Amino acid sequence: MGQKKKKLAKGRLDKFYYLAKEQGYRSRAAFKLVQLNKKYNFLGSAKACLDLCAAPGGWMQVASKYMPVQSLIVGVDLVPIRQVRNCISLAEDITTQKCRTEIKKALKTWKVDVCLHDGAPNMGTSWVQDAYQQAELTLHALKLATEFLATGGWFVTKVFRGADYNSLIWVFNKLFRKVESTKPQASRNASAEIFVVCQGFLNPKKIDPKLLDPKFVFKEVQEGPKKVDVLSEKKAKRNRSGYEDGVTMLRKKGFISDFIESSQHLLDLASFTEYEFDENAQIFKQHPSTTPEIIECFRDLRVLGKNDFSKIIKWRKAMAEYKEKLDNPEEEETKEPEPERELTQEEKDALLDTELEQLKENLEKKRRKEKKKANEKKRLERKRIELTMHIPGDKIEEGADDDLFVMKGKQDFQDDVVAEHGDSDSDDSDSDDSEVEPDRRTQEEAEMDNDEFMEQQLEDQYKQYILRVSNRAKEFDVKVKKDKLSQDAEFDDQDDDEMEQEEEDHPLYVGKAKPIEKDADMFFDNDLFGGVEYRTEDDEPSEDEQEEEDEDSKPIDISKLKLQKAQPVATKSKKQKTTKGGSEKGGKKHQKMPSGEESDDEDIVQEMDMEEVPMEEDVEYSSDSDEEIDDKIKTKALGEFLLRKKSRNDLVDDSFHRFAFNDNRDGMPQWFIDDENRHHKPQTPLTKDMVDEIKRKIKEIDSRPIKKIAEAKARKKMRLGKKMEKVKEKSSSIMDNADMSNKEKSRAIEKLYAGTDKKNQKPKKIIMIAKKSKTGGGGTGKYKIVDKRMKKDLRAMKQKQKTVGRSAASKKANKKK
Ligand SMILES: C[S@@+](CC[C@H](N)C(=O)[O-])C[C@H]1O[C@@H](n2cnc3c(N)ncnc32)[C@H](O)[C@@H]1O
Repeated sequence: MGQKKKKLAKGRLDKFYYLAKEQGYRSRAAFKLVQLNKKYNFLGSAKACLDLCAAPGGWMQVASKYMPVQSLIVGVDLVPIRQVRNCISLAEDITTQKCRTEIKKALKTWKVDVCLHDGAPNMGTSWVQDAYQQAELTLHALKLATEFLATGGWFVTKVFRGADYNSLIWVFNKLFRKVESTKPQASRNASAEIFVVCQGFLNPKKIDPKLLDPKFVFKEVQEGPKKVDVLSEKKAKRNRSGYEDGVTMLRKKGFISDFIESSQHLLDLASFTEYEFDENAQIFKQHPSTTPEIIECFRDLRVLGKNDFSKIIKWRKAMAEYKEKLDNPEEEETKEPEPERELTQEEKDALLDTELEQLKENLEKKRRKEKKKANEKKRLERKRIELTMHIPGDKIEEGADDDLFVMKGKQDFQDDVVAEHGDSDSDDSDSDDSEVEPDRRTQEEAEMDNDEFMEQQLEDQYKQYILRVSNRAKEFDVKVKKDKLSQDAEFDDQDDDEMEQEEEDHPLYVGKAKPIEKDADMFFDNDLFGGVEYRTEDDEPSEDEQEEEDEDSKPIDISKLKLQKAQPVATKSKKQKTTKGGSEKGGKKHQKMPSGEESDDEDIVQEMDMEEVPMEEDVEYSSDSDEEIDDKIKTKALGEFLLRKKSRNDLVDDSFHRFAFNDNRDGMPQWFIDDENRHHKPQTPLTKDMVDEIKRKIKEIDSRPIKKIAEAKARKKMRLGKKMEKVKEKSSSIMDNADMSNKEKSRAIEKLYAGTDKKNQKPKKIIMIAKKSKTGGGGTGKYKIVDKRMKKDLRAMKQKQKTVGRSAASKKANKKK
């Protein structure tokens, strides 16, 4: 027994339980509010919230997370609530007056925008009792809500789908503009709870107290029509829950005995709201098939689901038979089985006809079913190609996939299997069993379900497909590596040959156009390739060439050629290569230029008709690969999403969906699992514009100079500015000088400006210190050579000048004192 209980409790630990643990929510119920808020978004703009029956505080945590910062949240519960950040908690019974005063104290003069209620009274007495208590508690919560809600506010409450459900909805409709019932995913299907979201509190000046009185609402509603005008201001609204037009009565009761005897019991089920076990129906009540669930179902037909109705209908059928039995007990007993009589020929024919008809009908049905299935498969195939596995330009693949979903004849399939295994059994079958074997096969065939057959074929073909794709990826990798090594992606004939060979070896190879010599000739005729030789397989290299190739078997490539153009690197041989077929063609000249030799460069340069340029150092810049740049962009974009609260929340929310933990794919075919893995992920909300914008920004940042350089430039500019100001001042004083002639003035000003222009300044002499005493430097050269002694003397002199200046200044200061 204890074990059973444990198992039950474990069963309750679903994904929301673990999610709540992971995200630090105090209860799994928190996700109910998260999902309700996601649907209606009542927390986003609320400034104050009252959470009734809030312990342990899961909803309060959600409210504090989703409401704007510094909003007021008050939580009330019978049991004390552990402090939630930025929330006030009260330990009160929401049905009491004291609770009202405490809430008033906490809210001060505020009115709340949202009132939440997730109360659950102590359950366990009986279903009816529990449901009633829940409804009563909800009404109490509503009473508090009407007191503290601001006009237009929201009331979100949990309600049980019981007998009083409709009454509650009726009351809500009186007080709110819009009332909707919903069941969030986090709420277990097995639970009878449902959440009612009431929006737009009408806030009438006076509310009839009866409207919020459980005794009145739940009792009166069942007993008869409401006569009171519950709202002093508003006219009573028409009930929205689907009752007959014009009927103010909320309940329509029928009797079970009538229901069982009725010939239109289905219509009755639709028109009545409940059935009572009247006196005549007591025999049915005692029947073993009449479970408490059935009795409960009859209490309120409006809240029943499809399953409940089917149960009721089955129960009615059983009861009708039971009644029949009770009414005619003798008939039942005395009834003897009729002796079987011989059928006449006509009767036999008729029987055969009907059987044939039946068979035909069955066949037709089967055919239609198969056609429908085939159509469905085709549709799936098309979708599959659109969505995933289709690789653009991969014609072979498409062709190969065509038969993936085409149903092979079963015989073909069987043949394949036999051919594949090719075991000795097949030989045996030719012997004595040869006549029995086909029968056995057809029997097996018949047994093989179409679906299974398809699944098996699909699985096999999918494996082949995956193999092909991975092979192609490997080939591609190999090619890229080769290209990188030889840096000869375009002109590496050898690689091309290899690729060709590989392609030809490949099982998917379907044939290729003949070598494109003509096109290649035309291409290499371009002057750009002056010196590059294009050679086909058939061209025999000359002896010299052979020698060179032995040394450096790598064919020359255009990128190297360009590099060598920029470097004064000599070739070993100056010989021009002969062109294809021995004849010399316009630009098809080839120069082998292995690096390392430095002779005869000029000649070569001349021969190659190239311009000599100064040697440049081969600097390698490590730049990000495309993938790294993509990653950078994605990371940056996601970072931007995370900066804003709404987009951040959306991003987080999007990662929780009903497929997030959908790991139970046992028994699913591999292609399905792969497909799921590929597509059941939230799409990153990155648009092309965003990516472009980020790329632009990154480029902008990259092109900016580094900080130090920018600072140095700014300093330089500033200094120059100051200098210019000084020069301007001086030049104006020169201009004002009456003693100078115009010519002198202009010369003086010219001199002044020349000082600011660094280019025109005389370069300063660079002082070099000679190791040994060496005088006689100076002069007009760039360098002034001094010896160590002179250097020391110079420094000492400078030092002395400084101290003299300082001592003179201090003497002056002392004098002043
Ligand atoms: C399902 S829990 C609420 C869970 C809560 N919404 C959360 O997310 O953590 C129901 C709560 O209703 C409280 N409750 C039941 N009757 C109450 C009453 N009359 N006054 C105040 N709280 C009550 C219970 O103490 C219980 O903590």
